[in-house]
Amino acid sequence: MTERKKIAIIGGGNMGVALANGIVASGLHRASDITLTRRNLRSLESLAQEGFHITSNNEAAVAGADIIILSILPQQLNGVLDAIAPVVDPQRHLFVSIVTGVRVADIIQRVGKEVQVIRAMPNTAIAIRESMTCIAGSMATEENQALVRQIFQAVGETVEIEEELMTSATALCACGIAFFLRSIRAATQGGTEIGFHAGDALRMAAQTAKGAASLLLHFQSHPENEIDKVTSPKGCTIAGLNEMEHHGFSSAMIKGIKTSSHKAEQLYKNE
Ligand SMILES: NC(=O)C1=CN([C@@H]2O[C@H](COP(=O)(O)OP(=O)(O)OC[C@H]3O[C@@H](n4cnc5c(N)ncnc54)[C@H](OP(=O)(O)O)[C@@H]3O)[C@@H](O)[C@H]2O)C=CC1
Ligand SMILES: O=C(O)[C@@H]1CCC=N1
Repeated sequence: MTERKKIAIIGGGNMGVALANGIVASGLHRASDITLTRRNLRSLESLAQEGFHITSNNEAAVAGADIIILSILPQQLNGVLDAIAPVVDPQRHLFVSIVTGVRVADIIQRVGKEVQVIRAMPNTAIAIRESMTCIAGSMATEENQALVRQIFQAVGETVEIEEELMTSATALCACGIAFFLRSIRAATQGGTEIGFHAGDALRMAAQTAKGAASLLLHFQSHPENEIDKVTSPKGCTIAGLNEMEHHGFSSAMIKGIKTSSHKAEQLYKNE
């Protein structure tokens, strides 16, 4: 269905490049269907050799595309929208924004045209097509919602949410990658203190974390169900787990997620 659509990714940074590579790896589009933009093109040159189009000219990229994926920082958005607004055609263009903290209404207002906008919040696991992407855009047509779902489904899992929950999704799923990685790093440091070389400890901790997440997804069970299977009575797991809780393990994660959600809400307003 999306085979013939042309895509412009405005902002070929971490996420823009990972998304472009993921879409092509999934077979949904060819590299030649995708244009990536950024001001400094040097880091995109290898992509050009793979068949992607690269340019610093956002207006030209938009004019040549059907789907416009906004992948710039919140503080860079207004300048870009002002520049591309004259070439935006609401009959042709579908906007997909992964920009944190920016509402659909903000984009429509800045562009000054009734263009369709769908928000998506992927995470960096998009690079290996394992993203958890939250999508909001119920004002767009069913066809366009399906189109966007298809793109992000090609690079991981998707869930549709109300737009008002988008900054919460940012904290839980996008920032969440860093939270889980930090907990793996902490486990690695613990592992080193009890006898493993750092590299071995990291591999052991990462595979253990992957196993824990896979148990939940495979059995569709609650974490406490799986924890109950690990914690032998008077055993070593419950002793360690309770020690962590005495030091605020769950509380730290909850407070961090709330802080990130609040910050995500502020990013565009304070740009
Ligand atoms: N990183 C993450 O985990 C996630 C990020 N997001 C959101 O996605 C967006 C992108 O994040 P991320 O990829 O990490 O950020 P990056 O800073 O890596 O990418 C932003 C890119 O935009 C380019 N850019 C800046 N100004 C312009 C312009 N005027 N025209 C064209 N390109 C421009 C920059 O390149 P240059 O300076 O060369 O122009 C840069 O490559 C942000 O809004 C972020 O909040 C969403 C989910 C997860
Ligand atoms: O830290 C940030 O602001 C971006 C948005 C979500 C993940 N990274």
